[in-house]
Amino acid sequence: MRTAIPSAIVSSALIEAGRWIDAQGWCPATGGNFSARLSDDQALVTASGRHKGRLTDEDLLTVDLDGQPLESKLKPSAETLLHTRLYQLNSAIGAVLHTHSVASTVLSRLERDDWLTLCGYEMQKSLSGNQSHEATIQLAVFDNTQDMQALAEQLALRWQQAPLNWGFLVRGHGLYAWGHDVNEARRHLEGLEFLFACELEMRRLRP
Ligand SMILES: CSCCC(=O)C(=O)COP(=O)(O)O
Ligand SMILES: [Zn+2]
Repeated sequence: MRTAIPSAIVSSALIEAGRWIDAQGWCPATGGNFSARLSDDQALVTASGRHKGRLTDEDLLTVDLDGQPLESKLKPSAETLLHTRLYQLNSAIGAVLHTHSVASTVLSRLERDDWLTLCGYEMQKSLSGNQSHEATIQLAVFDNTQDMQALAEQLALRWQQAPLNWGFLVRGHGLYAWGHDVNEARRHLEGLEFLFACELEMRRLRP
């Protein structure tokens, strides 16, 4: 059983993450959504349609792990079900950051396989559990759909084969990265974005 985290602490961590992500150019327009776990059965999530670089406390609401708002008139992110499914799938996940960078959008379209395979990059060590550039790591790639319930089911099915680590890509859409808390999710996001930029460059130079 997890000790509940005060909503104000979680909220300021997400607002600050949004400013940083926006400064990197990874959440243009109203793209992206963020969440953090508050307890075993609740999470704080961004409201739909807000600019994620200019969030305030009024842009965040509490949902249960079925994605239903609790005592709020705000509309949760259109992609809330992916966040809450991740919290259901792994009780150690404490924060989820979804971004729309150019690198994740383009690379996920170039990759035709269900997995993006990366090897040989020192930055792989920014991803928890990796000690060497020599490891081969794989990130799941899902086809994009507007049906979040269906995408959440696909995520759960893929997870059944083997639990996913660090994040996944949605083709032509962007990246979902997670961690034990907002800080670890930020590190995974930053490491993955660096790896995507390198991989794109490698594919450009050595098609
Ligand atoms: C212009 S972004 C399209 C929707 C999307 O993919 C996204 O990440 C933002 O949706 P939200 O409902 O969370 O604002
Ligand atoms: Zn999105």
